[in-house]
Amino acid sequence: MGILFTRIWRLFNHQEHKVIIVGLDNAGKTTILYQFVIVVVDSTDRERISVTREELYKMLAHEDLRKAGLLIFANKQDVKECMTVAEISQFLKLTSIKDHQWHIQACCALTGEGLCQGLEWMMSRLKIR
Ligand SMILES: Nc1nc2c(ncn2[C@@H]2O[C@H](COP(=O)(O)OP(=O)(O)OP(=O)(O)O)[C@@H](O)[C@H]2O)c(=O)[nH]1
Repeated sequence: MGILFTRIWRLFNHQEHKVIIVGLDNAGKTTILYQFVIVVVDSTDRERISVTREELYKMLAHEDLRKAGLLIFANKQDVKECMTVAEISQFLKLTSIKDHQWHIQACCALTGEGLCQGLEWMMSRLKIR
């Protein structure tokens, strides 16, 4: 894989922060990236949550992601009538995931609320390994 460019929007103080993974070929970018798989769920999209579930389990079965931690952002929590974290957890059958560490975090990407907590979970996971 060539240069990987991952953008994480943090809108604290209305600033955008970017995470960029760059390195020469064979440096280990993909291996580092595969330590985490971040899934973003649109909490307002009840109709397609089953598609997310299918894709999630296909992805977790992939050999390259065997050791990956799973961070799920339940985004758009600012929208009235959105699915709660509990509902999404149930739809995605998260408690059945035994072979990956996982965490679901409510967030609103527009304001940045919840993003920091999700990233803190990722960091704490690295520390205890
Ligand atoms: N209300 C609300 N809208 C959001 C939130 N996050 C993103 N949006 C809106 O949802 C739409 C899609 O957001 P994007 O960040 O472009 O989503 P994406 O996953 O990159 O979309 P693709 O490029 O189509 O894959 C935009 O209109 C955003 O403004 C949120 O937390 N709350």
